[in-house]
Amino acid sequence: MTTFIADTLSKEQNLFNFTGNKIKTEDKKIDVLVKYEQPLVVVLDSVLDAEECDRLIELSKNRLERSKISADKIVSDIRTSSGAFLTDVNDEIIKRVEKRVASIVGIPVEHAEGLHVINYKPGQEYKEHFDYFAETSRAASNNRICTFVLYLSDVEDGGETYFPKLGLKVFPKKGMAVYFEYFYNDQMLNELTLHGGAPVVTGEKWIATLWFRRKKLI
Ligand SMILES: O=C(O)CCC(=O)C(=O)O
Ligand SMILES: [Fe+2]
Repeated sequence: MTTFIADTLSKEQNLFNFTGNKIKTEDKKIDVLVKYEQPLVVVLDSVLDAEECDRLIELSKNRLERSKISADKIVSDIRTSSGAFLTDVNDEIIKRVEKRVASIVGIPVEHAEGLHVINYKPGQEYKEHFDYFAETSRAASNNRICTFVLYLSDVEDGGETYFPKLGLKVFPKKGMAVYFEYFYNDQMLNELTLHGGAPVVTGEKWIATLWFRRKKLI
């Protein structure tokens, strides 16, 4: 019994390296509201200001396309939102946001896929899934290791990011973010990061996601 407890408590390394309730980046003071230790899930407030949120929505509005899933880019009812990658947009605010997120996560921005803005209308959702690629996938040779979801809007009702295996729900609030990691040796820990975006009931949901890879992409 003692051994069992010792085993379950033994810690693996997290990527996120902050303790305490504040993170100071070059240009912003961010509040840590919630920390689930392992797998690491943190809820952060004041990551973006309203102007930055509005700008990211503005830049995406005319480029939205029906979201796809997996490395093979398939349209599926698992994910009914619309999205836009902002990789080829040259904008100061995008650069600033990517840099800020990278400094919170502690991984150089070259490991990140470009910001991906997603819009959910009432009834739209992203059913539970893992963000990392299956080992059999080509993309798994440089797999994702963590996810940073920025909430660009409030949602009147619904649209929470939920982690069914942790019994955790994060309700969207403009400027807030949820960050989680799945770069553990113990695959059981990675699997606990199963998550989804619940259907929006009333209003609209806008998020921007940044996924980080194990190795640099550029
Ligand atoms: O919509 C959400 O709250 C979650 C989004 C998500 O899981 C993703 O972009 O990978
Ligand atoms: Fe996801």
